[in-house]
Amino acid sequence: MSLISIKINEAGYDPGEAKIHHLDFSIHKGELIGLIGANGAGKSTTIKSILGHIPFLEGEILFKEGIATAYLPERPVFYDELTLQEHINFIAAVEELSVEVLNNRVTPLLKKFQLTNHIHELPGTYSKGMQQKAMFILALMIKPDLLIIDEPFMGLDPIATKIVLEMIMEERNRGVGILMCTHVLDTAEKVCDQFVLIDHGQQLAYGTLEDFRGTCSLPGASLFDCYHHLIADKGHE
Ligand SMILES: Nc1ncnc2c1ncn2[C@@H]1O[C@H](COP(=O)(O)OP(=O)(O)OP(=O)(O)O)[C@@H](O)[C@H]1O
Repeated sequence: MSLISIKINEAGYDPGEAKIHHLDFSIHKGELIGLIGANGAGKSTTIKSILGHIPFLEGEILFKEGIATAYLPERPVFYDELTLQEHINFIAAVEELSVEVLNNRVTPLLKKFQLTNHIHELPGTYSKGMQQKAMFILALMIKPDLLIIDEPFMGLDPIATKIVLEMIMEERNRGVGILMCTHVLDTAEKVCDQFVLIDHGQQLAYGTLEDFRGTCSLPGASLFDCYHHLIADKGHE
């Protein structure tokens, strides 16, 4: 059984103005799905639809009962007045995590992301990469079953990109289902199990890179080449 099944017929911000017209895919345990598409194609709107942030939705988003879902937005969001420690304490209180569980989960994450010495600072004053890492810590604290990540590599240097990528792979290996929206196709090609290609709010393709190669009749082609082939086929490039 999938962790989440997504069937969207129409979704949008205003009635009668659908930005998403057809989407149908699911995410299983330990599966990393790459959500790819051009600027304005509808990736963030898809994520917002899944999270219930879109006012108009016709379709069905089915979550497996009892799963914990974490969302990492494209732009990190923090409370201006709270230090990282206070953010951690706040989430721990809301999620009713014991001090022991908290320490077991958070201490290694802080160490891994080299934020231990910055825990009493305001995350709003961190660099972009540090903010992204802090968001990961806050998201992973709850040990999610499903992780939804919008553009995780934006603004990260190669070292931070590697750390974030390793973190994503570790979570996947732990059995977490992950939906990752990204423009970084060479990275997506290396790590994602399947891809959903969105174009003008429609699901143009859903499958593995091998499926895409078959559809395009391009054996051995890169995700980048398949992407352009599939989009050009629709006359949208
Ligand atoms: N808050 C909003 N209100 C109305 N329309 C919106 C809103 N946010 C996005 N849109 C529109 O919805 C469509 C899809 O945008 P979306 O942000 O989902 O694209 P995207 O694939 O995430 O693009 P990018 O790669 O640039 O982030 C676009 O036509 C965009 O103008």
